[in-house]
Amino acid sequence: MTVSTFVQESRRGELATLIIDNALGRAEIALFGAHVLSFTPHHDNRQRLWLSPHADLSGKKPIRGGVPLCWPWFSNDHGREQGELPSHGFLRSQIWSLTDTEQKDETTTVTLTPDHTRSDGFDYSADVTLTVTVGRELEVALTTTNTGKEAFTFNAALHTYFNVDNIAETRLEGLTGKYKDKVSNWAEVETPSPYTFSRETDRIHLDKAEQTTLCMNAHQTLIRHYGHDSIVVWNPWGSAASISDMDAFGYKHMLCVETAITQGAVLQPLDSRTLKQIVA
Ligand SMILES: O=P(O)(O)OC[C@H]1O[C@H](O)[C@H](O)[C@@H](O)[C@@H]1O
Repeated sequence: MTVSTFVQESRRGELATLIIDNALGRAEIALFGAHVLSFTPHHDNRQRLWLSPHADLSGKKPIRGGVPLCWPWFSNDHGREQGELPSHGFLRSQIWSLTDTEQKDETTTVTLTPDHTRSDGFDYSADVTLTVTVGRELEVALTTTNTGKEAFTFNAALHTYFNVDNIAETRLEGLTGKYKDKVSNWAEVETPSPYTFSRETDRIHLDKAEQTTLCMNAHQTLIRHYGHDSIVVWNPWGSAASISDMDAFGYKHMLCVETAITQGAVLQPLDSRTLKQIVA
């Protein structure tokens, strides 16, 4: 069904999706998780996002690939026992509603809102909206507003899976300083230069870089970050084999570069915070 000239309702697996296709680019968003599944600007027709060929598209578990939304905690930092609450929070596993579409110059923006923002592990009043703007670039912005009477603390991430031609020949530019290394018991380690990949990588960079670049042999993908306190870099490498919705070789073609709040953002009543990532 047509929502507007540039926005169509569609389906992928068992999921309802929106396809946005305008003069500058094309993207598909699943309403399950307000999850951006793909983005291809028309000027080079190159898919920027990686979606696992084994992603579960039944709406029963979070989608592996694209842009998962983590909120109101990151990973398992919810303060309870690991596994007691869903990894990365509860926005990525609920059905969102399309509340607005806007056409401006040649770009299209859709606004989505989740069904609920209060759940086990987060007992506060908050409004959350996601806007996705499709043009020559993809802009994804997650805004949290405290609508209650007390302050709360939250974490969040735009957990984007980028397509890379070959991870072993990919370089990440733009990060400096130390990172916290999850695969070395959270040791603080100096960011390598050049930043290349040859093993499992799971790092929280506290560098608030505003721009990072994925450099591949034939292309570059530019990633701009806003409203974050850290950037997470993840590639499971050999452990991809034990992830049910990836295969043993899936790690070769993806890298997560995540615009994140991992240090706990405090939001006072009526205040808002927007976490935004722009992909070019
Ligand atoms: O499997 P998921 O819950 O989607 O998490 C996938 C990955 O997300 C982040 O990048 C974390 O830093 C990783 O430790 C985690 O494995």
